[in-house]
Amino acid sequence: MSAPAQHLTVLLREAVEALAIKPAGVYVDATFGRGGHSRAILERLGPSGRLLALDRDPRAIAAAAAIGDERLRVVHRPFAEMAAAMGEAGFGRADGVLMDIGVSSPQLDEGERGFSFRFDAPLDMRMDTTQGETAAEWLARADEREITQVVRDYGEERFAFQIAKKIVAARNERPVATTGQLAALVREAVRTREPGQDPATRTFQALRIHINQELEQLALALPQAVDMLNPGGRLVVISFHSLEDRIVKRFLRDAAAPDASLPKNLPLMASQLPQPKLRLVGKPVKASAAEIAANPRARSAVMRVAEKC
Ligand SMILES: C[S@@+](CC[C@H](N)C(=O)[O-])C[C@H]1O[C@@H](n2cnc3c(N)ncnc32)[C@H](O)[C@@H]1O
Repeated sequence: MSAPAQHLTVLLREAVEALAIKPAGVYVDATFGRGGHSRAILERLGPSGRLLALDRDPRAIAAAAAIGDERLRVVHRPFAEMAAAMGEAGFGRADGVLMDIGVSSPQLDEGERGFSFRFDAPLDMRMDTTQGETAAEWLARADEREITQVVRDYGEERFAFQIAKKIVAARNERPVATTGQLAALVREAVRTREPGQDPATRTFQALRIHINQELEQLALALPQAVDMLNPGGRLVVISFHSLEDRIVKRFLRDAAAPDASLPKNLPLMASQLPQPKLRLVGKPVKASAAEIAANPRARSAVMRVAEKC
């Protein structure tokens, strides 16, 4: 087992400032990770403030025990269940919700989690290691068409069909059970090389998104976050690739627009029109050059902020 890895929090100051923390407010950190954002939120909260933190990874939950702060409640739950978690915590409505989505550095850097082709390890890839199917189990049962679709849609991989064919042919000989085996098959199937990128990168991203249902989780969580905010409460979302950011961008745009589904010629007074749920705050924020130099994983981060009307 590799040594526990650290997580360098991305857009720490920017995200916590965007939450516009009120000392007596109630906040939700939907992706605790190693608690970088949670610690900074707690620093700004007064004695009556509250923070609910969620993570689906049991190792993140174990790490939270080190904080020991009675204003913090930590729950092992996927963020698609954040409304239920908030109800059970009895915290009422929230003044801010932060989602710093994707994987943490420990998930990528602890080889035995099976997220990375940099280590040869069992092909697991589950954020929540207490339940669900591993990537190896899925690759053992999915058909060629399903594998092609996942690798193409979630990895935006041109050679998805060739990769799926290789996997299916290889598993007839022996199960594709390790990160090393999968990476080798993908490298054989991908005929072109992108500078500075391992050919296995896109396929690993695709499988991770599929195994953890990352896009479905996000789509389920965003409306819950908005519904549980108090008026004036902030929603802050940091995403790390274009598939996630597209979902966030469209959701915020639609929630910030008056209801476009109504026919334009309806004789409604302005006060009768359905009001937007959110107001967009500022432009999308990216990490500074200095942050990217210190933490290259910040390069792809995009933070979007909105306020409940
Ligand atoms: C980028 S890290 C968050 C890092 C954190 N902000 C920090 O500063 O330490 C993302 C975390 O979100 C968790 N996560 C991802 N998807 C999740 C989901 N659907 N529900 C709950 N947690 C999730 C991962 O397990 C991971 O720990």
